[in-house]
Amino acid sequence: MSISIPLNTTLQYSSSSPSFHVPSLSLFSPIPSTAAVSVTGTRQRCLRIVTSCVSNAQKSNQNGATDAVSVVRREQIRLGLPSKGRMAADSLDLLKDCQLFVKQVNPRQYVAQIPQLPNTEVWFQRPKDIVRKLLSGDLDLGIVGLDIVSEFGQGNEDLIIVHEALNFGDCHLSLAIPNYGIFENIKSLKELAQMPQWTEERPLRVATGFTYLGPKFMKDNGIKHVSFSTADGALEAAPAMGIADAILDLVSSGTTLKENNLKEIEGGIVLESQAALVASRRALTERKGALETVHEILERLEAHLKADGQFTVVANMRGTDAEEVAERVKTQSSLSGLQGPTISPVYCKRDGKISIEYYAIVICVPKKALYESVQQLRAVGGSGVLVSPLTYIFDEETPRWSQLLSNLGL
Ligand SMILES: Nc1ncnc2c1ncn2[C@@H]1O[C@H](COP(=O)(O)OP(=O)(O)OP(=O)(O)O)[C@@H](O)[C@H]1O
Ligand SMILES: O=P(O)(O)OC[C@H]1O[C@H](OP(=O)(O)OP(=O)(O)O)[C@H](O)[C@@H]1O
Ligand SMILES: [Mg+2]
Repeated sequence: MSISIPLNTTLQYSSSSPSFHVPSLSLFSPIPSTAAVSVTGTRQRCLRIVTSCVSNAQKSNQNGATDAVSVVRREQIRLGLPSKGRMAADSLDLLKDCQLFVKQVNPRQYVAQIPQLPNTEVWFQRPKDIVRKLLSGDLDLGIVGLDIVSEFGQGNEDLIIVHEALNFGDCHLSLAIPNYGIFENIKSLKELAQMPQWTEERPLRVATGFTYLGPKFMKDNGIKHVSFSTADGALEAAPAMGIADAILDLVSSGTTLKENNLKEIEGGIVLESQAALVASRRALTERKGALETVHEILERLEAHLKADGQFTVVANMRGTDAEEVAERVKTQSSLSGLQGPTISPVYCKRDGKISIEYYAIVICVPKKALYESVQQLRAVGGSGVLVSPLTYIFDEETPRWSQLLSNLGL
Protein backbone atom coordinates (compact mmCIF):
# COMPACT_ATOMS: atom_id res chain seq x y z
CA MET A 1 0.00 0.00 0.00
CA SER A 2 1.28 3.46 -0.72
CA ILE A 3 -0.08 6.77 0.52
CA SER A 4 1.02 10.38 0.29
CA ILE A 5 0.72 12.87 3.12
CA PRO A 6 1.84 16.49 3.47
CA LEU A 7 5.34 17.24 4.71
CA ASN A 8 5.83 18.08 8.39
CA THR A 9 3.04 15.73 9.37
CA THR A 10 3.63 14.10 12.73
CA LEU A 11 3.62 10.36 12.45
CA GLN A 12 3.34 7.96 15.32
CA TYR A 13 4.27 4.41 14.62
CA SER A 14 3.55 1.77 17.15
CA SER A 15 5.46 -1.43 16.65
CA SER A 16 3.58 -3.19 19.44
CA SER A 17 0.25 -2.62 17.72
CA PRO A 18 0.56 -2.82 13.95
CA SER A 19 -0.56 0.68 13.09
CA PHE A 20 0.62 4.02 11.83
CA HIS A 21 -1.03 7.12 13.20
CA VAL A 22 -1.28 10.54 11.54
CA PRO A 23 -2.88 12.57 14.33
CA SER A 24 -3.33 15.73 12.30
CA LEU A 25 -5.11 13.99 9.42
CA SER A 26 -8.23 12.24 10.43
CA LEU A 27 -8.60 11.19 6.80
CA PHE A 28 -5.60 8.94 6.93
CA SER A 29 -5.62 8.17 10.56
CA PRO A 30 -4.69 5.51 11.29
CA ILE A 31 -2.95 3.66 8.49
CA PRO A 32 -3.24 -0.07 8.85
CA SER A 33 0.04 -1.79 8.32
CA THR A 34 0.53 -5.33 9.29
CA ALA A 35 3.95 -5.69 7.78
CA ALA A 36 7.01 -3.71 6.78
CA VAL A 37 6.71 0.05 6.70
CA SER A 38 9.28 2.22 5.04
CA VAL A 39 9.52 5.93 4.40
CA THR A 40 11.01 6.22 0.95
CA GLY A 41 11.91 9.88 0.92
CA THR A 42 10.54 13.27 -0.01
CA ARG A 43 9.10 14.12 -3.37
CA GLN A 44 7.67 17.52 -4.17
CA ARG A 45 5.62 18.46 -1.15
CA CYS A 46 4.81 14.97 0.00
CA LEU A 47 6.25 12.26 2.13
CA ARG A 48 5.71 8.88 0.61
CA ILE A 49 5.06 6.01 2.92
CA VAL A 50 5.12 2.55 1.49
CA THR A 51 3.79 -0.36 3.40
CA SER A 52 3.52 -3.86 2.13
CA CYS A 53 0.06 -4.26 3.44
CA VAL A 54 -0.62 -7.93 3.02
CA SER A 55 1.40 -9.88 5.52
CA ASN A 56 1.49 -13.61 5.97
CA ALA A 57 -1.29 -13.22 8.46
CA GLN A 58 -3.56 -11.65 5.84
CA LYS A 59 -4.21 -13.99 2.98
CA SER A 60 -6.19 -12.77 0.01
CA ASN A 61 -9.10 -14.92 -1.07
CA GLN A 62 -10.49 -15.15 -4.62
CA ASN A 63 -12.39 -11.91 -4.40
CA GLY A 64 -9.53 -9.94 -2.97
CA ALA A 65 -10.94 -9.99 0.56
CA THR A 66 -8.38 -10.56 3.25
CA ASP A 67 -8.61 -12.54 6.43
CA ALA A 68 -7.02 -10.26 9.00
CA VAL A 69 -6.20 -11.77 12.35
CA SER A 70 -6.40 -8.86 14.76
CA VAL A 71 -8.05 -5.45 14.78
CA VAL A 72 -5.92 -2.46 13.87
CA ARG A 73 -5.88 0.04 16.69
CA ARG A 74 -7.75 3.26 15.92
CA GLU A 75 -10.00 5.65 17.78
CA GLN A 76 -12.95 5.90 15.41
CA ILE A 77 -15.56 3.28 14.56
CA ARG A 78 -15.88 3.06 10.78
CA LEU A 79 -19.23 2.71 9.02
CA GLY A 80 -19.15 1.93 5.30
CA LEU A 81 -21.95 3.33 3.12
CA PRO A 82 -22.46 2.80 -0.63
CA SER A 83 -20.66 5.58 -2.48
CA LYS A 84 -22.94 5.46 -5.50
CA GLY A 85 -25.52 3.37 -7.27
CA ARG A 86 -28.97 2.26 -6.18
CA MET A 87 -28.25 1.96 -2.50
CA ALA A 88 -26.42 5.25 -1.89
CA ALA A 89 -29.22 7.79 -1.51
CA ASP A 90 -31.53 5.33 0.27
CA SER A 91 -28.85 4.55 2.88
CA LEU A 92 -28.45 8.24 3.68
CA ASP A 93 -32.22 8.74 3.76
CA LEU A 94 -32.67 5.85 6.17
CA LEU A 95 -30.04 7.23 8.54
CA LYS A 96 -31.66 10.66 8.28
CA ASP A 97 -35.01 9.13 9.22
CA CYS A 98 -33.26 7.75 12.30
CA GLN A 99 -32.00 11.26 13.14
CA LEU A 100 -28.47 10.35 12.11
CA PHE A 101 -27.35 13.08 9.74
CA VAL A 102 -24.35 12.22 7.59
CA LYS A 103 -22.33 15.39 6.99
CA GLN A 104 -20.56 15.03 3.69
CA VAL A 105 -18.85 18.22 2.57
CA ASN A 106 -19.17 17.32 -1.10
CA PRO A 107 -20.21 14.18 -2.98
CA ARG A 108 -16.65 13.40 -4.10
CA GLN A 109 -15.31 13.34 -0.56
CA TYR A 110 -15.35 9.78 0.63
CA VAL A 111 -15.22 10.41 4.36
CA ALA A 112 -17.98 12.01 6.41
CA GLN A 113 -19.09 12.51 9.99
CA ILE A 114 -22.32 11.87 11.87
CA PRO A 115 -22.49 14.53 14.61
CA GLN A 116 -24.91 12.36 16.61
CA LEU A 117 -22.28 9.58 16.73
CA PRO A 118 -19.05 11.44 17.50
CA ASN A 119 -16.92 8.29 17.73
CA THR A 120 -17.98 7.11 14.28
CA GLU A 121 -16.74 8.06 10.85
CA VAL A 122 -18.48 7.21 7.60
CA TRP A 123 -16.50 5.94 4.62
CA PHE A 124 -18.22 5.85 1.22
CA GLN A 125 -17.26 2.77 -0.75
CA ARG A 126 -18.62 0.57 -3.54
CA PRO A 127 -20.88 -2.11 -1.97
CA LYS A 128 -18.53 -5.01 -2.76
CA ASP A 129 -15.62 -3.09 -1.27
CA ILE A 130 -17.62 -2.53 1.92
CA VAL A 131 -17.81 -6.29 2.39
CA ARG A 132 -14.15 -6.77 1.51
CA LYS A 133 -13.12 -4.04 3.94
CA LEU A 134 -15.27 -5.48 6.72
CA LEU A 135 -13.34 -8.70 6.24
CA SER A 136 -9.96 -7.01 6.13
CA GLY A 137 -10.73 -5.00 9.26
CA ASP A 138 -10.67 -1.62 7.51
CA LEU A 139 -14.38 -1.08 8.22
CA ASP A 140 -16.34 -2.12 11.30
CA LEU A 141 -19.94 -1.67 10.13
CA GLY A 142 -21.60 -1.30 6.77
CA ILE A 143 -24.88 -1.01 4.92
CA VAL A 144 -25.08 -3.19 1.79
CA GLY A 145 -27.41 -5.60 0.02
CA LEU A 146 -27.64 -9.16 1.33
CA ASP A 147 -26.72 -10.36 -2.16
CA ILE A 148 -23.35 -8.63 -1.93
CA VAL A 149 -22.79 -9.92 1.61
CA SER A 150 -23.34 -13.49 0.39
CA GLU A 151 -21.33 -13.12 -2.80
CA PHE A 152 -18.30 -11.40 -1.36
CA GLY A 153 -18.57 -12.61 2.23
CA GLN A 154 -18.68 -16.24 1.05
CA GLY A 155 -20.00 -17.44 4.40
CA ASN A 156 -17.09 -15.92 6.34
CA GLU A 157 -18.01 -16.16 10.01
CA ASP A 158 -16.57 -12.76 10.80
CA LEU A 159 -19.50 -11.10 9.05
CA ILE A 160 -22.56 -10.62 11.21
CA ILE A 161 -25.89 -9.45 9.86
CA VAL A 162 -27.06 -7.07 12.57
CA HIS A 163 -30.27 -6.02 10.80
CA GLU A 164 -31.35 -8.05 7.78
CA ALA A 165 -34.31 -5.97 6.59
CA LEU A 166 -33.66 -2.25 6.22
CA ASN A 167 -36.62 -1.95 3.89
CA PHE A 168 -34.94 -0.77 0.71
CA GLY A 169 -32.94 -2.30 -2.16
CA ASP A 170 -35.38 -5.20 -2.47
CA CYS A 171 -34.53 -7.67 -5.20
CA HIS A 172 -33.79 -11.34 -5.67
CA LEU A 173 -31.04 -13.28 -7.36
CA SER A 174 -32.58 -15.62 -9.85
CA LEU A 175 -31.86 -17.98 -12.72
CA ALA A 176 -33.63 -17.01 -15.93
CA ILE A 177 -33.96 -18.72 -19.30
CA PRO A 178 -35.39 -17.70 -22.68
CA ASN A 179 -39.13 -18.06 -23.09
CA TYR A 180 -38.66 -19.27 -26.68
CA GLY A 181 -37.04 -22.14 -28.58
CA ILE A 182 -36.03 -25.25 -26.64
CA PHE A 183 -36.92 -23.51 -23.35
CA GLU A 184 -40.49 -22.66 -24.31
CA ASN A 185 -42.06 -25.36 -22.13
CA ILE A 186 -39.46 -25.42 -19.36
CA LYS A 187 -40.95 -24.11 -16.13
CA SER A 188 -38.71 -25.35 -13.34
CA LEU A 189 -35.09 -25.86 -12.40
CA LYS A 190 -35.76 -29.58 -12.31
CA GLU A 191 -37.05 -29.57 -15.89
CA LEU A 192 -34.10 -27.46 -16.97
CA ALA A 193 -31.64 -29.85 -15.34
CA GLN A 194 -33.30 -32.85 -16.99
CA MET A 195 -33.06 -31.48 -20.53
CA PRO A 196 -31.11 -33.99 -22.65
CA GLN A 197 -29.12 -31.20 -24.31
CA TRP A 198 -26.66 -30.76 -21.43
CA THR A 199 -23.62 -33.00 -21.52
CA GLU A 200 -20.03 -32.74 -20.38
CA GLU A 201 -19.03 -31.54 -23.86
CA ARG A 202 -22.00 -29.19 -24.19
CA PRO A 203 -22.92 -27.98 -20.71
CA LEU A 204 -25.68 -25.52 -19.75
CA ARG A 205 -23.96 -22.15 -20.18
CA VAL A 206 -24.84 -19.59 -17.52
CA ALA A 207 -23.84 -15.93 -17.65
CA THR A 208 -23.58 -14.28 -14.24
CA GLY A 209 -21.80 -11.60 -12.27
CA PHE A 210 -22.19 -13.80 -9.19
CA THR A 211 -19.20 -16.04 -9.73
CA TYR A 212 -19.28 -17.48 -6.21
CA LEU A 213 -23.04 -17.89 -5.64
CA GLY A 214 -23.75 -19.10 -9.19
CA PRO A 215 -21.59 -22.25 -9.16
CA LYS A 216 -22.53 -22.90 -5.50
CA PHE A 217 -26.25 -22.79 -6.33
CA MET A 218 -25.86 -25.19 -9.25
CA LYS A 219 -23.76 -27.57 -7.19
CA ASP A 220 -26.21 -27.43 -4.25
CA ASN A 221 -28.98 -28.33 -6.70
CA GLY A 222 -27.04 -31.22 -8.16
CA ILE A 223 -26.73 -29.73 -11.65
CA LYS A 224 -23.57 -31.25 -13.09
CA HIS A 225 -23.17 -30.20 -16.69
CA VAL A 226 -22.90 -26.45 -16.33
CA SER A 227 -20.35 -23.80 -17.25
CA PHE A 228 -20.18 -20.12 -16.39
CA SER A 229 -19.23 -16.90 -18.10
CA THR A 230 -19.21 -13.46 -16.59
CA ALA A 231 -19.76 -9.84 -17.62
CA ASP A 232 -20.07 -6.56 -15.74
CA GLY A 233 -23.62 -5.78 -16.83
CA ALA A 234 -26.43 -6.14 -19.36
CA LEU A 235 -26.33 -9.90 -18.83
CA GLU A 236 -29.85 -10.28 -20.18
CA ALA A 237 -28.40 -9.90 -23.67
CA ALA A 238 -26.27 -13.05 -23.38
CA PRO A 239 -28.87 -15.69 -24.44
CA ALA A 240 -30.02 -13.74 -27.50
CA MET A 241 -26.38 -13.13 -28.45
CA GLY A 242 -25.77 -16.87 -28.29
CA ILE A 243 -23.22 -16.50 -25.49
CA ALA A 244 -25.25 -18.30 -22.82
CA ASP A 245 -28.32 -20.50 -22.35
CA ALA A 246 -29.35 -18.94 -19.07
CA ILE A 247 -28.47 -15.99 -16.87
CA LEU A 248 -28.22 -15.64 -13.12
CA ASP A 249 -28.79 -12.03 -12.13
CA LEU A 250 -30.69 -9.69 -9.85
CA VAL A 251 -34.35 -9.07 -10.55
CA SER A 252 -36.58 -6.46 -8.95
CA SER A 253 -39.41 -5.28 -11.20
CA GLY A 254 -38.78 -8.04 -13.76
CA THR A 255 -38.87 -5.51 -16.62
CA THR A 256 -35.35 -6.26 -17.89
CA LEU A 257 -36.12 -9.98 -18.11
CA LYS A 258 -39.40 -9.35 -19.87
CA GLU A 259 -37.91 -6.92 -22.36
CA ASN A 260 -35.27 -9.50 -23.27
CA ASN A 261 -37.68 -12.43 -23.64
CA LEU A 262 -36.44 -14.22 -20.55
CA LYS A 263 -38.40 -15.88 -17.74
CA GLU A 264 -37.77 -17.03 -14.20
CA ILE A 265 -38.39 -20.66 -13.29
CA GLU A 266 -39.67 -22.49 -10.25
CA GLY A 267 -36.82 -23.33 -7.87
CA GLY A 268 -34.54 -20.85 -9.63
CA ILE A 269 -34.33 -18.23 -6.87
CA VAL A 270 -30.88 -18.21 -5.29
CA LEU A 271 -31.63 -15.62 -2.62
CA GLU A 272 -33.90 -12.78 -1.60
CA SER A 273 -32.09 -9.56 -0.91
CA GLN A 274 -32.57 -6.14 0.62
CA ALA A 275 -30.30 -3.68 2.37
CA ALA A 276 -28.81 -4.89 5.64
CA LEU A 277 -26.64 -3.56 8.46
CA VAL A 278 -23.55 -5.74 8.61
CA ALA A 279 -20.72 -5.79 11.13
CA SER A 280 -17.37 -7.40 11.65
CA ARG A 281 -17.54 -9.82 14.58
CA ARG A 282 -13.95 -9.02 15.41
CA ALA A 283 -14.65 -5.30 15.53
CA LEU A 284 -17.69 -5.77 17.77
CA THR A 285 -15.84 -7.95 20.22
CA GLU A 286 -12.45 -6.27 20.19
CA ARG A 287 -12.85 -2.63 19.21
CA LYS A 288 -13.57 -0.23 22.04
CA GLY A 289 -16.94 1.48 21.58
CA ALA A 290 -18.02 -0.60 18.57
CA LEU A 291 -20.67 -2.55 20.43
CA GLU A 292 -22.14 0.58 22.02
CA THR A 293 -22.26 2.27 18.62
CA VAL A 294 -23.97 -0.65 16.94
CA HIS A 295 -26.46 -0.77 19.81
CA GLU A 296 -27.40 2.87 19.29
CA ILE A 297 -27.67 2.51 15.50
CA LEU A 298 -29.75 -0.64 15.90
CA GLU A 299 -32.11 0.96 18.41
CA ARG A 300 -32.67 3.91 16.12
CA LEU A 301 -33.17 1.67 13.09
CA GLU A 302 -35.59 -0.66 14.82
CA ALA A 303 -37.60 2.19 16.32
CA HIS A 304 -37.90 3.90 12.95
CA LEU A 305 -38.56 0.79 10.85
CA LYS A 306 -41.15 -0.54 13.24
CA ALA A 307 -42.97 2.79 13.27
CA ASP A 308 -42.69 3.16 9.51
CA GLY A 309 -45.40 0.60 8.87
CA GLN A 310 -47.88 1.98 11.41
CA PHE A 311 -50.34 4.79 12.02
CA THR A 312 -51.53 6.18 15.33
CA VAL A 313 -55.31 6.21 15.43
CA VAL A 314 -57.25 8.23 18.00
CA ALA A 315 -61.04 8.10 18.30
CA ASN A 316 -63.72 9.07 20.77
CA MET A 317 -66.27 6.52 21.98
CA ARG A 318 -69.35 6.99 24.08
CA GLY A 319 -69.41 4.69 27.10
CA THR A 320 -70.24 4.18 30.77
CA ASP A 321 -66.69 3.41 31.90
CA ALA A 322 -63.27 2.54 30.46
CA GLU A 323 -63.73 -1.22 30.96
CA GLU A 324 -67.02 -1.25 29.11
CA VAL A 325 -65.42 0.62 26.18
CA ALA A 326 -62.47 -1.79 26.29
CA GLU A 327 -64.82 -4.78 26.09
CA ARG A 328 -66.46 -3.32 22.99
CA VAL A 329 -63.14 -2.46 21.35
CA LYS A 330 -61.75 -5.93 22.07
CA THR A 331 -64.51 -7.53 20.00
CA GLN A 332 -62.78 -6.14 16.89
CA SER A 333 -59.68 -7.96 15.67
CA SER A 334 -57.85 -4.93 14.19
CA LEU A 335 -58.11 -2.73 17.27
CA SER A 336 -55.76 -4.35 19.75
CA GLY A 337 -52.81 -1.97 19.13
CA LEU A 338 -49.26 -2.82 20.25
CA GLN A 339 -50.09 -4.06 23.73
CA GLY A 340 -53.81 -3.31 23.79
CA PRO A 341 -55.78 -0.11 23.36
CA THR A 342 -55.10 2.88 25.60
CA ILE A 343 -58.46 4.19 26.83
CA SER A 344 -58.79 7.41 28.77
CA PRO A 345 -61.73 9.53 29.91
CA VAL A 346 -62.68 12.69 28.01
CA TYR A 347 -63.72 15.33 30.55
CA CYS A 348 -66.57 17.48 29.23
CA LYS A 349 -68.08 20.49 30.96
CA ARG A 350 -71.87 20.30 31.01
CA ASP A 351 -74.09 22.79 32.93
CA GLY A 352 -71.00 23.96 34.79
CA LYS A 353 -70.18 20.42 35.89
CA ILE A 354 -67.46 18.06 34.71
CA SER A 355 -68.84 14.84 33.29
CA ILE A 356 -67.42 11.82 31.51
CA GLU A 357 -69.50 10.58 28.58
CA TYR A 358 -66.75 9.79 26.09
CA TYR A 359 -63.54 7.85 26.19
CA ALA A 360 -60.57 8.42 23.91
CA ILE A 361 -59.06 5.32 22.43
CA VAL A 362 -55.48 5.38 21.11
CA ILE A 363 -54.11 2.49 19.06
CA CYS A 364 -51.34 1.81 16.56
CA VAL A 365 -52.51 0.07 13.42
CA PRO A 366 -50.50 -1.33 10.51
CA LYS A 367 -50.76 0.99 7.50
CA LYS A 368 -52.18 -1.84 5.43
CA ALA A 369 -55.02 -2.36 7.92
CA LEU A 370 -55.96 1.31 8.32
CA TYR A 371 -59.26 1.36 6.52
CA GLU A 372 -60.39 -1.90 8.07
CA SER A 373 -59.52 -0.52 11.52
CA VAL A 374 -61.46 2.68 10.93
CA GLN A 375 -64.49 0.65 9.86
CA GLN A 376 -64.21 -1.54 12.95
CA LEU A 377 -63.91 1.55 15.18
CA ARG A 378 -67.06 3.00 13.66
CA ALA A 379 -68.85 -0.33 14.08
CA VAL A 380 -68.34 -0.15 17.85
CA GLY A 381 -69.36 3.51 18.11
CA GLY A 382 -66.09 5.35 17.40
CA SER A 383 -66.30 8.90 16.08
CA GLY A 384 -63.93 11.76 15.30
CA VAL A 385 -61.20 9.37 14.14
CA LEU A 386 -57.78 11.06 13.87
CA VAL A 387 -54.95 9.34 12.01
CA SER A 388 -51.32 10.41 12.13
CA PRO A 389 -48.04 8.82 11.04
CA LEU A 390 -45.87 7.25 13.69
CA THR A 391 -42.23 8.28 13.77
CA TYR A 392 -40.60 5.91 16.26
CA ILE A 393 -41.59 2.94 18.39
CA PHE A 394 -38.93 2.29 21.02
CA ASP A 395 -39.56 -1.10 22.57
CA GLU A 396 -38.41 -2.03 26.03
CA GLU A 397 -35.71 -4.09 24.38
CA THR A 398 -34.50 -4.15 20.80
CA PRO A 399 -35.13 -7.74 19.66
CA ARG A 400 -32.17 -7.83 17.31
CA TRP A 401 -29.86 -6.59 20.08
CA SER A 402 -30.39 -9.69 22.21
CA GLN A 403 -29.94 -11.81 19.08
CA LEU A 404 -26.67 -10.02 18.36
CA LEU A 405 -25.38 -10.51 21.90
CA SER A 406 -26.14 -14.20 21.82
CA ASN A 407 -24.56 -14.47 18.36
CA LEU A 408 -21.42 -12.89 19.81
CA GLY A 409 -21.55 -15.22 22.77
CA LEU A 410 -22.01 -12.31 25.20
N1 LIG B 1 -32.92 -4.18 -9.90
C1 LIG B 1 -31.79 -4.25 -9.24
N2 LIG B 1 -30.68 -4.56 -9.91
C2 LIG B 1 -29.51 -4.61 -9.29
N3 LIG B 1 -29.33 -4.38 -7.98
C3 LIG B 1 -30.41 -4.09 -7.26
C4 LIG B 1 -31.69 -4.00 -7.86
N4 LIG B 1 -32.56 -3.66 -6.92
C5 LIG B 1 -31.86 -3.57 -5.78
N5 LIG B 1 -30.57 -3.80 -5.96
C6 LIG B 1 -29.53 -3.75 -4.93
O1 LIG B 1 -28.60 -2.75 -5.31
C7 LIG B 1 -27.29 -3.28 -5.38
C8 LIG B 1 -26.62 -2.76 -6.61
O2 LIG B 1 -26.32 -1.46 -6.40
P1 LIG B 1 -25.49 -0.67 -7.49
O3 LIG B 1 -26.41 -0.30 -8.59
O4 LIG B 1 -24.74 0.39 -6.78
O5 LIG B 1 -24.49 -1.76 -7.92
P2 LIG B 1 -23.69 -1.92 -9.23
O6 LIG B 1 -23.70 -0.65 -9.99
O7 LIG B 1 -24.18 -3.18 -9.84
O8 LIG B 1 -22.30 -2.15 -8.55
P3 LIG B 1 -20.91 -2.06 -9.20
O9 LIG B 1 -21.00 -0.96 -10.20
O10 LIG B 1 -20.05 -1.76 -8.00
O11 LIG B 1 -20.67 -3.41 -9.79
C9 LIG B 1 -27.42 -4.76 -5.46
O12 LIG B 1 -26.30 -5.40 -4.87
C10 LIG B 1 -28.73 -5.04 -4.76
O13 LIG B 1 -28.48 -5.25 -3.39
O1 LIG C 1 -35.95 -6.39 -12.61
P1 LIG C 1 -35.49 -5.02 -13.01
O2 LIG C 1 -36.19 -3.94 -12.25
O3 LIG C 1 -35.60 -4.80 -14.49
O4 LIG C 1 -33.96 -4.87 -12.59
C1 LIG C 1 -33.02 -5.86 -12.88
C2 LIG C 1 -31.88 -5.34 -13.69
O5 LIG C 1 -31.24 -4.24 -13.00
C3 LIG C 1 -29.85 -4.54 -12.85
O6 LIG C 1 -29.11 -4.09 -13.91
P2 LIG C 1 -28.55 -2.60 -13.94
O7 LIG C 1 -29.64 -1.63 -14.17
O8 LIG C 1 -27.73 -2.38 -12.71
O9 LIG C 1 -27.65 -2.59 -15.20
P3 LIG C 1 -26.38 -3.50 -15.52
O10 LIG C 1 -26.86 -4.91 -15.62
O11 LIG C 1 -25.87 -3.00 -16.82
O12 LIG C 1 -25.40 -3.31 -14.41
C4 LIG C 1 -29.81 -6.06 -12.84
O13 LIG C 1 -28.51 -6.51 -13.23
C5 LIG C 1 -30.85 -6.43 -13.85
O14 LIG C 1 -30.33 -6.39 -15.15
MG1 LIG D 1 -28.44 -5.72 -15.35
